[in-house]
Amino acid sequence: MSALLEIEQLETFYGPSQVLFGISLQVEEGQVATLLGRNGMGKTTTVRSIMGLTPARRGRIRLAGRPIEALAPEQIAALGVALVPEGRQIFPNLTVEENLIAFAANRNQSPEPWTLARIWTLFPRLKERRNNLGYQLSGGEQQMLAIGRALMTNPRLLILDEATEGLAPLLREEIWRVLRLLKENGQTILVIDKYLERLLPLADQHTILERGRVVWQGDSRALAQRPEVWKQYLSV
Ligand SMILES: Nc1ncnc2c1ncn2[C@@H]1O[C@H](COP(=O)(O)OP(=O)(O)OP(=O)(O)O)[C@@H](O)[C@H]1O
Repeated sequence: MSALLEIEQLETFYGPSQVLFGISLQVEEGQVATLLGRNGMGKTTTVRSIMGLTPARRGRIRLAGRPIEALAPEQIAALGVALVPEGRQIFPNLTVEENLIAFAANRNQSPEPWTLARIWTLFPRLKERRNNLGYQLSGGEQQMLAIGRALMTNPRLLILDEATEGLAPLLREEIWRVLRLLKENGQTILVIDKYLERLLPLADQHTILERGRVVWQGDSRALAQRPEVWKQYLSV
């Protein structure tokens, strides 16, 4: 396996204030990797740097070996990185179907690209709501739509930032079910979430951030055996 995403010594600032201090991590093709850490530790900023939204000031970010740290967000998206952002950000005045086709593309040259029909199978609830406007959807439906919209770009790398945030338990389970299916399909995923008990069986690799630095990295087995690491860096 080769790394689809490689981040090396990433340093990111908001104006004069430095938030990331040399983050390094890799996501292998077909794997699910997590970014963990308490609030404000730099997870979203790492994702914003990958997407070019808050560009890296120093360090390297490569997608399939190609440096992307100096590219614009739309170029990075066109190379096949799709973000389901915190707060979803679907188009409120477009229908479910219009949201899904807005950025549809086959960016990973998949022989079986995502189609509306496949999205309806994955999220039957969205099919029922296909003609509703974005703002008419519940929080859970909006989250499904945000994931569906990202999938319709056929991303090489799918990034989810707090996809289960604010959802009722049953809806959270629905999101985990979908992530498991996507993984079985070979989708490479970087996920930020706080439900460690769901992430351990799902994910292959974990990176824990603390004040903009990597404080622990390893696989699910190693993390499962280190409750003191959870306690130190993940409990609130
Ligand atoms: N636009 C901004 N301007 C200045 N500082 C910011 C900005 N956005 C975030 N920060 C700061 O950067 C640090 C990292 O924030 P970030 O959002 O990356 O953390 P996080 O781990 O994703 O946490 P959360 O789960 O709360 O989003 C925090 O100290 C935060 O206050």
